Amino acid sequence: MEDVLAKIAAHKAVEVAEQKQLFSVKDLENTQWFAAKPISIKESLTRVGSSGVIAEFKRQSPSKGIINGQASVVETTSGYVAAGAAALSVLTDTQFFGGNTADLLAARGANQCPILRKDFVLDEFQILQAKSIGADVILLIAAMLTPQQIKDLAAFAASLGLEVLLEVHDLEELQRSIQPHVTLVGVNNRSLRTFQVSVDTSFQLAEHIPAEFVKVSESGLFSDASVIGSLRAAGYRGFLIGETFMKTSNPAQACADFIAQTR
Ligand SMILES: O=P(O)(O)OC[C@@H](O)[C@@H](O)c1c[nH]c2ccccc12
Repeated sequence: MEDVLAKIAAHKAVEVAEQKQLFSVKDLENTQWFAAKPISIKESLTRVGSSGVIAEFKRQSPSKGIINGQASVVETTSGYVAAGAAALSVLTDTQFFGGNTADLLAARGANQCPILRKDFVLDEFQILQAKSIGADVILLIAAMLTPQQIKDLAAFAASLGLEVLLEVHDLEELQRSIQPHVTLVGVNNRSLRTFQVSVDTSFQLAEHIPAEFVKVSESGLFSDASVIGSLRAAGYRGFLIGETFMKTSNPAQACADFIAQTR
């Protein structure tokens, strides 16, 4: 496992153990959103005319530091949806990304679209928690999980009606991690080792992702119609974008501009 990710995963394991002391499974199951029917991101991304944009609310990151300390989660996420985003992604990790579960709850209350809980999932408890705050999709990062963990966590999410985005960085991760309970495969263009971004990663892996999985290209994307057009031609239906929007003073407008320029 890469350095940053190893550090994040170690911290996350401690955090989850603490959370388990504070909240029981019953507490999570007794929430308003736990009973709600999830909204399908697969449907949203594959609908004819979908922008394919999964617009992310992200205040900070280990690679960039503070990206946006001001933006309101409700204003930004509802602005993204009004701009035509197909889905939302909300960071809920506090230590490294400055997010929290309250952000996702607020986004949920304000929007009727699929929402990805962006966090470092290593335990079923986090999946129950994702459902309890109204998330529709969870992320499983191949680089920090064994194939058995991915299989078990994906099956557990599916049993709750949640969809699973499996994130990979290279062919080896893809081939060892792909599981039938996964719905979408996300290719992260950002190397976790060097933080370097290369969209070639998405182009190289496209043909290796079986057709039944919705392909998502993640990170380092900006409004370059020729690149987005080529990704679409390579089969990508989802474009996960954070920084390009969040680094501006009006993320929703940046999202609208991206959609207009890459249509
Ligand atoms: O801000 P960007 O470069 O548009 O990237 C968004 C998203 O892909 C990135 O935030 C991300 C991809 N995988 C992750 C895993 C955990 C935290 C964050 C991420």
